[in-house]
Amino acid sequence: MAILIDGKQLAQKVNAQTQQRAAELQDQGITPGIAVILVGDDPASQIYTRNKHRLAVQMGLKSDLYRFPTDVKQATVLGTIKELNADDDIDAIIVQEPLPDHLDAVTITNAIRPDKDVDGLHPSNLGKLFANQPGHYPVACTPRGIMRILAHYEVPLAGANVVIVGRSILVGKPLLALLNNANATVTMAGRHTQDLHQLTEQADILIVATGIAHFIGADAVKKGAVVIDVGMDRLPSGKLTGDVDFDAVEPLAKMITPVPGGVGPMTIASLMEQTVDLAEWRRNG
Ligand SMILES: NC(=O)C1=CN([C@@H]2O[C@H](COP(=O)(O)OP(=O)(O)OC[C@H]3O[C@@H](n4cnc5c(N)ncnc54)[C@H](OP(=O)(O)O)[C@@H]3O)[C@@H](O)[C@H]2O)C=CC1
Ligand SMILES: Nc1nc(=O)c2c([nH]1)NC[C@@H]1CN(c3ccc(C(=O)N[C@@H](CCC(=O)O)C(=O)O)cc3)C=[N+]21
Repeated sequence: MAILIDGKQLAQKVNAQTQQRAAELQDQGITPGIAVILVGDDPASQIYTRNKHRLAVQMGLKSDLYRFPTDVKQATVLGTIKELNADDDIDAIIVQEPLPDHLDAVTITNAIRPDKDVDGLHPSNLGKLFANQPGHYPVACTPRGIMRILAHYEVPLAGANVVIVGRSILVGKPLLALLNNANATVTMAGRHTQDLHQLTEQADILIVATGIAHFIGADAVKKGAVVIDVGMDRLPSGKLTGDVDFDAVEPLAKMITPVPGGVGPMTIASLMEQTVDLAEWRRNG
């Protein structure tokens, strides 16, 4: 029987601290503000957008949604970012991924002011992270939430063999840097990886972010591994599930995150926390 990582409960703890900090800012006349740009109708983005708006409002943050159809023009998105960059009431800007193919994600990401880049995707923020620089800069919220989970559950990182399956700029790559900065030995796998199972079987900590429902079964996991499931997938029945076959893997694992209730709530908690961070940093340096 694995220890079930309760992301929901940990998120509530983080959210209570964030709410307290937001209230203190409000006493100074500052309401931290977040703006979300959502293009099209990616299902995982819709869950995320809905949940974070609900929580932001609950915490007394300003939360604005800019929703565009799939065929929106690049110039329209860039124009919105320009306005939000200049808007003093907005501390955090998110452009939901994935973007449709006709939009240039790199140009769009690079247009966000680095000090409002709450997803930590701007090259200046990513560069600082990879260089392990000290100081204040935003880091992608899902990786930040996962690091918080590992710290809370006292999972040793120095010298641990970590395998990350998935190498997106939003999840895999920043996680690689964070774990490497924490002295773990990190391997990142993708579609071109040869003999994936032979790699994942070695992992003390296995982190999966592929977007493929139940991609990881019991045969891919070492006994006693810590398993972190980032996936937000749908079964044909419509039920929300992860990239890990939970029922098969749970008996083997030392600890495991469920979907829902694992990484997802911690992503949102990290987003709220980092929005308040950005509001403080932008005013106080
Ligand atoms: N819980 C949360 O808070 C969050 C959940 N998500 C969810 O996590 C999942 C992944 O999202 P995201 O990181 O944006 O993913 P992307 O879709 O951007 O990337 C998927 C990654 O998986 C890899 N991959 C795909 N197929 C295979 C395969 N057969 N073998 C090995 N690797 C493979 C790809 O490899 P390659 O690079 O070689 O093509 C790619 O790096 C989605 O379900 C998303 O909804 C995302 C963000 C936050
Ligand atoms: N720029 C950008 N940044 C992201 O961080 C980002 C993104 N784009 N695009 C989409 C993915 C997906 N994602 C989720 C985060 C939390 C839940 C979440 O709250 N999950 C709950 C689901 C609960 C429910 O069913 O409502 C849970 O796992 O318990 C879901 C999905 C962030 N992403």
